[in-house]
Amino acid sequence: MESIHNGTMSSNGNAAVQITNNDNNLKNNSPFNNSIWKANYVENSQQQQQQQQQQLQSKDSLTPGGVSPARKQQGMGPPSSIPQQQQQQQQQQFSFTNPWNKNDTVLPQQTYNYAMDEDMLESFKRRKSSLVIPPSRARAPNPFEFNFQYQAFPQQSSQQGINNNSNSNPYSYQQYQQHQLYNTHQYNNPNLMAANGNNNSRFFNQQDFHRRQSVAASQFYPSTNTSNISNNTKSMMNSPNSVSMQSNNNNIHSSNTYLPTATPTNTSNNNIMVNNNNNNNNNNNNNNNNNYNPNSAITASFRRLSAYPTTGISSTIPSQQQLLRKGSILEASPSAAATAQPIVIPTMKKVNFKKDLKPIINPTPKFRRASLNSKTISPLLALTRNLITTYQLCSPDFTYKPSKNPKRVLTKPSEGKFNNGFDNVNSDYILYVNDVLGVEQNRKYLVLDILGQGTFGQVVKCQNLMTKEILAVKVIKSRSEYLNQSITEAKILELINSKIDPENKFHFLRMFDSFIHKNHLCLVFELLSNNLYELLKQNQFHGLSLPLIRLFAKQLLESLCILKDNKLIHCDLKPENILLCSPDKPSLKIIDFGSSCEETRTVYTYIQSRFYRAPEIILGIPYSTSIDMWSFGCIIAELFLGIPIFPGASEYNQLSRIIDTLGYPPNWMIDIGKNSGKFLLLNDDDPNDFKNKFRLKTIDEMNKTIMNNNDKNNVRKEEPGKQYFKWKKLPEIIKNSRIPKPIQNNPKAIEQELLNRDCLINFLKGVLNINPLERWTPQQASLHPFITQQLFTGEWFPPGSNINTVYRQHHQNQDQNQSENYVATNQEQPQMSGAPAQEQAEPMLGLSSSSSSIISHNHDNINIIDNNTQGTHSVQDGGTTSREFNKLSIEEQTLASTNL
Ligand SMILES: Nc1ncnc2c1ncn2[C@@H]1O[C@H](COP(=O)(O)OP(=O)(O)OP(=O)(O)O)[C@@H](O)[C@H]1O
Repeated sequence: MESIHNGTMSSNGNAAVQITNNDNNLKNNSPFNNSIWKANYVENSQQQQQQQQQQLQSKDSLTPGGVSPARKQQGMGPPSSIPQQQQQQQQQQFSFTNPWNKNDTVLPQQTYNYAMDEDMLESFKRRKSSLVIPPSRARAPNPFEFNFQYQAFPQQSSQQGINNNSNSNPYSYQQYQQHQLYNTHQYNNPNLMAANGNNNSRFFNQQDFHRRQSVAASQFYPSTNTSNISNNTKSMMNSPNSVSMQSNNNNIHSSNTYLPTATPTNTSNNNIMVNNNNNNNNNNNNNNNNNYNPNSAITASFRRLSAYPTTGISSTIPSQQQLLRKGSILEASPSAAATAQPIVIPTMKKVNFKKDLKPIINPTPKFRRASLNSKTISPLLALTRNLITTYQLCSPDFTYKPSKNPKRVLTKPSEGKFNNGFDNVNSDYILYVNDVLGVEQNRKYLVLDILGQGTFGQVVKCQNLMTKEILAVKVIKSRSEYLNQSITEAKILELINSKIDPENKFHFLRMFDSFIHKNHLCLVFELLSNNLYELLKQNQFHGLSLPLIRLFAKQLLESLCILKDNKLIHCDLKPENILLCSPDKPSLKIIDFGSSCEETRTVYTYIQSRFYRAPEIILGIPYSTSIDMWSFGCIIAELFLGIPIFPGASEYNQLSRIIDTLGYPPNWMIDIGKNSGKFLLLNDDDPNDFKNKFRLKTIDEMNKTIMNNNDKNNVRKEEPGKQYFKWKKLPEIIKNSRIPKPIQNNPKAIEQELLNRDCLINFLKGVLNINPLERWTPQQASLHPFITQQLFTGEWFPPGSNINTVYRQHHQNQDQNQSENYVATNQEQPQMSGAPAQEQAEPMLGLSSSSSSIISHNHDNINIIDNNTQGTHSVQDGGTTSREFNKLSIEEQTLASTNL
């Protein structure tokens, strides 16, 4: 049976706290849905506890013996059967009050049926919360303010019998006593007295008498020795002579040339020290001593009033020995003498400057909080980092166990639909914080948080319960198509980790483990940091600096070289799949091999995320590792621009953006592309113009084709794409991109930046070559001056490339040769087992150059073929169009360029 996390409150699920009661059964009734921060916490909670219990019981009755979804969602197990009467009893024992603000005390009056006046109720509430505020945590009163609320207190208390601990309110006493202290301080400070218009005659009225009571603070705190102090306290409250320095002493005021070294931080100081002046030290001492109550002095532990800071003043506070004076009545009393020790008369401090007479103003923050060692800490710390301590101070019953934290759901949607309610409608496993994945002893992973979500499943941050290592676990959807593809991902990663890059040098994600949990394949990876998309987002979609881009590009090219050498295609390179190893270092790793394949087994035709999709994939021609180089080029351009260079809203829009920026694909590609007819038409204007043999369909033509071939109600129409850049051609887009702020006023730096941009343009032209046969390989790109930082002279051709071919792209003969080459190298590839049947049956080649007539003469035919040959591989079009860079407008680009 799952443990029941009642009485547990959480603000975020990660760091929750638990208030427990000694009675275990009570745990079943505590309201963890209530926020601890709500002032009416207890009030609501007691009602809600009952309601919730009833609700859950009724829901649970629908799922006999099991845990209802409502309970599971709240991290609860099956309901326990506590008799209602017992529950109510327990609920009354359990309460929580806001300890810091008297006004926020939240127990409702109607909860208590006792006949109580306000003070009694107040003290009762505080006892209920087990909260006795020690002096060091009391609120600091304003020494210049007298609150009349306290005037009546001593009489009232004495009538009620303040020695009755159960009815006393320590907090009120404390406040009252503090006011006394301040008054005492005030009377002994002639400056303050003058300021307040006090005169001696007023000292003796009844109210002032009470206010002038100068007793050890501890006597009002029953928390230490309540039985002993009660009588003393009572007598002192009522006796006009008790410990009253002011009552018999005008000389005090002559002490204005001396100030006691003790500050008013200590009530005991006030009792004794203020009367010590040079002129009549002894007399005053005697007077005071006559009024001194030995019992109280001995039994009371002289606590400091915490209204004052505890640091830096300890030397000024007299010890208990100091307070037991020589020649006092203590000496005459044998019992007192037994414990009494000689008193050292406190030293006095000479007043040399006017500033020495300045009152010491309480520097303690108004809403301070206490830590366990009675040091004051800020409210922020008390309610965040020290929250557990704060609760412990509030209630001794409070305990905290992270394992009992409520389970915060991480998966959306979180409603169970499949797999016995474990999976949601998308076949994603419904993950909770503190779930444990895996069952084997050293392969159990505690779920901590969600890291990301993708087509194949969710990635969560986990801790290996045995090794305590923090890792990332990818929980694959339970559907077979995702499972099969993810097995391939695991196999490829295993191959890379163990054979291709055993020394972990080439920036590939490391996989540590894999297991099945509730029908879900779980892949355990090393934990990485932000992905590059998140990095750009953090940078407000402003491009990164060229040196940083270079660092990233170098590492990516190293990885791509290894992949090419091993004939592996990643097939889904994008900023989201490139992760920083740690947030503060520019080292990165490539993740997500879920779409990867061997170059000799290119089964799927619908691959790559749209923005990073190579033209050969859009056109539907066989592909190779060069599609990764295309994605790489898109990523580098995006890192520079801050937003994707080809943010296509549809495949057609993607192709049209590519054509706008880089020109038309060579004829041979269109000729053999299975999808060419979808997006392109023969250019009828001049059949002999081989250079412009094809043209992109217009939006209207696209929509007509779409309407002819699809359900008219269920079709997404093409619309003119949003223009993100003012310029269309690659060199212009790069050149006119925003100049980074730090160098905007530095002409030399701008000049250098523009030279670097020329180099980048040349680099991007090479890797974003539409023609996959001429596109640079990663090995070639690694030698470019943009990477090597060698001098860039304006032109660069990779070693071994045929310069002539670069300039003869659209020549018919060239097309013919390249088409034949391409067909030959990619023909009759073996099909991967488990691939979709239609894909296996379909030859990888589409239209040969001779079949291009089909495009011009029979569009419908082509479209039928296209419809049939759509791969069933994961659809990667979703999601990315709504990315946040959409917020950026073309105006920014315009602005940036005018800055140049
Ligand atoms: N090892 C890791 N460490 C930290 N975060 C990770 C890790 N692996 C993945 N992520 C995060 O999870 C997100 C999704 O991961 P991944 O791309 O592997 O899932 P997917 O389902 O294959 O996604 P896609 O839709 O791209 O195919 C990543 O973008 C990344 O932010």
